Amino acid sequence: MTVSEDHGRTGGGVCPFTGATAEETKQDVTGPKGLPLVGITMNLGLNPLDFTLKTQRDWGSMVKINLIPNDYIQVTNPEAIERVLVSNIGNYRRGKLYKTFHSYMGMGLLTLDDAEWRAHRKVVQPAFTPKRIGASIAETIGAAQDVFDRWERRAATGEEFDLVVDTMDLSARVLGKALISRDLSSKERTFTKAVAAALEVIFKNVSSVEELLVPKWVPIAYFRRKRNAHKVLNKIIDREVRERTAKGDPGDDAAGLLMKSDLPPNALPDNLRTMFLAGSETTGLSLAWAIYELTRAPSVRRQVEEEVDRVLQGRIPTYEDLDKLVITKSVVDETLRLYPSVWQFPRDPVTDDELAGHHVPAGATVMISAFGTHRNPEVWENPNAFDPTRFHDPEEQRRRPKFAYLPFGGGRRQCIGKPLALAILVASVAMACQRYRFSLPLDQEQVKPGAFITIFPEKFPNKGIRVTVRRRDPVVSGAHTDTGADTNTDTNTGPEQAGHVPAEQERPEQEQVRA
Ligand code: HEM
Repeated sequence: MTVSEDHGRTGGGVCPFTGATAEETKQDVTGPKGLPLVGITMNLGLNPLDFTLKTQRDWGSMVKINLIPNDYIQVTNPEAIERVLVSNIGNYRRGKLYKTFHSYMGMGLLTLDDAEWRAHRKVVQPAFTPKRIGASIAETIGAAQDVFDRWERRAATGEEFDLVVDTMDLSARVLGKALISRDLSSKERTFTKAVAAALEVIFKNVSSVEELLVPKWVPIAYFRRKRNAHKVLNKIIDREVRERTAKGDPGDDAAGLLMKSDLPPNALPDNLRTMFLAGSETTGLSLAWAIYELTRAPSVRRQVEEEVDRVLQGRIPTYEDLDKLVITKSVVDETLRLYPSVWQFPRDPVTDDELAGHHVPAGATVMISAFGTHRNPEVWENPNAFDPTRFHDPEEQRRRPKFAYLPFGGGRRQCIGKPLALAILVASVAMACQRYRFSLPLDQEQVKPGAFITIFPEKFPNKGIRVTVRRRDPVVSGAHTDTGADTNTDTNTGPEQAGHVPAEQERPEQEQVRA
């Protein structure tokens, strides 16, 4: 079934074929039947992303998913998404599934509704204006220097490493700088591990053997990770409050704005935990996917290198530079299309509604799938191919349905961190391409995405995206200063030299099919 077929009934009035009114033609949402008791839980357990695409292909853009313990309606129809997020937003609540976020995020921006949400957003919003992000972007991105230094050393040894571990570290560092003016990373990666454990717990709260069947006092590793994640995040926040109170200056970053506000006392810890959890893994994974795609698309990578060299002339990007890095930005946009970190998010309707010609009952869970929508073949030509040119022509973008692309959600509940995340991603991809070239080992040409709350490499954390890195020197003012082993011709197959790995043999460009 196609999108046009399954929402051809939304027009209202009388059906020309049957004479039935729009009300009468409204149909219930249907979907695959699963086993008794377990529904389709088993299928979904295989790979939720494959499952999304399969059900979209077989059942259309509105699909009933019989999942234990919560059924939901998978929505990948841009018109229906517009109705949920904008034109009928008053009828939709964060709902049952967002309740599972309460244990870690408390009552903050992501979990609240209505007037309470509005009050929190008003306080925090000034920390995310383009002006504010712009003023501190050099300092923010400067926090990533340790990771770039690490790549420098890795380029010298030619060792293989997990890109995801490094990009997560990078995002923890820059996010700490942006939100509380601190470097949150450490040698043991305590913060990134705590974020990953907290997200695991949030996910497992929905349905997991550990949460449902194992008493809390049983000493299993999962419960230890859960307790530890709480401790680490709370310790960071307590220290902030203590030190700022002692100084008598809360500051004007997100933490400072919350401290100065007259919101209830839990608003500060709840919102800081929310922002760390919502911002850190999402941004780190997106950066890893962007670099991964560039290793597989050498001609795009060359365009990015050329743009970065021309615009930056060897410098660290300023906020003004980011607007000029249009190709780099299109790489980020296209990465977020293929791998929208927050790949689906739920809403519960308060009263019955009609979405794309389908009846949606009060109390159901509507699951907006950004992943499915971004790969909906009715909207996107060749949807599984990495092709940043989709984002080159503003006219083409305007022609697309507004909610065909929503990596940051939409409407008034759009991600508050969007400008920050985009600035970090464009700047980081630019800096990575300015100085380094990454290669995938031959035995790992394709990395399959998997999903939990976010989209990560299927075998992560055991196996993320293994890469090697080589140093490249930017071409400044037309003077090409690349080191010997790192020419731009992509044909260097010479022997390994001290300090460099051989230049990669580029594969012919071909359509890359993913997921
Ligand atoms: C690539 C990175 C990111 C992606 C893909 C992403 C995605 C999203 C999406 C899809 C939503 C909407 C969820 C919904 O409507 O149910 C959202 C909300 C949110 N995000 Fe992000 N996000 C990213 C980075 C960040 C960062 C860096 C922060 C840090 C401040 C952040 C903080 C939040 C918060 C607080 C909300 C709730 C906003 C509200 O309802 O007022 N996100 N994000």
